[in-house]
Amino acid sequence: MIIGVPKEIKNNENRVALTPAGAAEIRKHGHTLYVQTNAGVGSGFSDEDYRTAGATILPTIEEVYGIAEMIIKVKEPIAQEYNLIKENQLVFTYFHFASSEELTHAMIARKAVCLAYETVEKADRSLPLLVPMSEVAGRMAIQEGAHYLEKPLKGRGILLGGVPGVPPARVLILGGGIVGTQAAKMAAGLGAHVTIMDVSLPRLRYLDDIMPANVDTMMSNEYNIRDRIKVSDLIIGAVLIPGAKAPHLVTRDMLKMMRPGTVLVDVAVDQGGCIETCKPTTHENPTFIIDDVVHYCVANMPGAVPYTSTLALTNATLPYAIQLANKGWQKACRENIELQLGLNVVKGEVVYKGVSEAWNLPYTEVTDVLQTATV
Ligand SMILES: NC(=O)C1=CN([C@@H]2O[C@H](COP(=O)(O)OP(=O)(O)OC[C@H]3O[C@@H](n4cnc5c(N)ncnc54)[C@H](O)[C@@H]3O)[C@@H](O)[C@H]2O)C=CC1
Ligand SMILES: CC(=O)C(=O)O
Ligand SMILES: [Mg+2]
Repeated sequence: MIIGVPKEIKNNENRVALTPAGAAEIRKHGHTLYVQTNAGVGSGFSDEDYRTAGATILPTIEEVYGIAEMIIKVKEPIAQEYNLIKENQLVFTYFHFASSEELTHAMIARKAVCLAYETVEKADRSLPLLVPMSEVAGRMAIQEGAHYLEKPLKGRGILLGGVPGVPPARVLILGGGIVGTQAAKMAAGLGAHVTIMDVSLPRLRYLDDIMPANVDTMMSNEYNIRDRIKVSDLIIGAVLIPGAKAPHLVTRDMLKMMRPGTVLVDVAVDQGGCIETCKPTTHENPTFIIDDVVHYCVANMPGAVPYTSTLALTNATLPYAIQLANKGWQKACRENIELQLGLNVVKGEVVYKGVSEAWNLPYTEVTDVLQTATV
């Protein structure tokens, strides 16, 4: 198969979809690999590193999209990239369709095969291609939150861990999955008082068992959320309903109940956000303020720590990319249900329920497109 790796062009997105080690693996399986010049520089990999691994370097993004049967990238395509995507081209990346109607319609129109990292799912319901970036974003959420709690950045001016004789800050985490767990570990390690809310009792039981004494758990419901936001200094949005729009757990009216300088970090912004007033921001301009409450809503948080994120992401994606390259997408998706669940939009058809529901679009069973697929 002919595989292309473009350079990411989203704001401050420094990750790349394939390391030189991954490139060598792909070449070992007999595939042809084109990498756009400087695609890896943000993550510390030079064109020469990719050439040594057997890839051919192409000077422009147009050439990469033009030649490849499969594009492997990191972030969802942005407007500048829509028209580069060809009919029947397999695009393996994060899409987060439920948060962008425009992207959904663009990919339907391009008739591409869109296999989304974030909905590839294992039998135990875990999301193997989301986990590594959620680990990064969960840990980052606390360092960003601590930073924006500082007074010069319009925060409350409170130190997460407090000091002897002065109580620590209170951190509320909505969603105790991967992001929530990693955030709780970081916040607890710094000495903050942490509350994790989730709707899953088994998950709360597990967290209660493994977390240190300065972490408590609570059932997630509107009553409890309204109660806790009044006393929380830092609130982390970390809920997920896979492939679907995030529910708004913190509504506009609740901001008035918070203290001035409270910081909200809505990590779930890439699925539309679980805080109603969150709108996607960039690393260049990460925050905005409503009702004296600081909102941090960067949709590609791991892009700021590419030396960690690129390695963590490609550790997880490479085995799936190799299956797709070796077998072609139809055979690979027929034989591996995990990959099949990653199919979201295929040749103009929406084949993922959460996406069809988010935008009120007709839904086609994924098995229908797998049966009729000819390319
Ligand atoms: N902004 C960014 O750069 C990044 C964002 N993310 C996003 O972070 C979000 C969370 O991801 P993960 O932690 O991997 O998901 P996960 O599936 O591991 O955890 C989600 C948790 O939310 C819980 N939940 C569902 N409804 C809830 C409710 N009403 N109240 C409280 N909890 C509820 C679930 O029970 C589950 O434990 C996703 O939207 C993901 O895409 C992940 C990585 C980077
Ligand atoms: C998961 C995701 O959206 C990211 O890593 O940017
Ligand atoms: Mg994101």
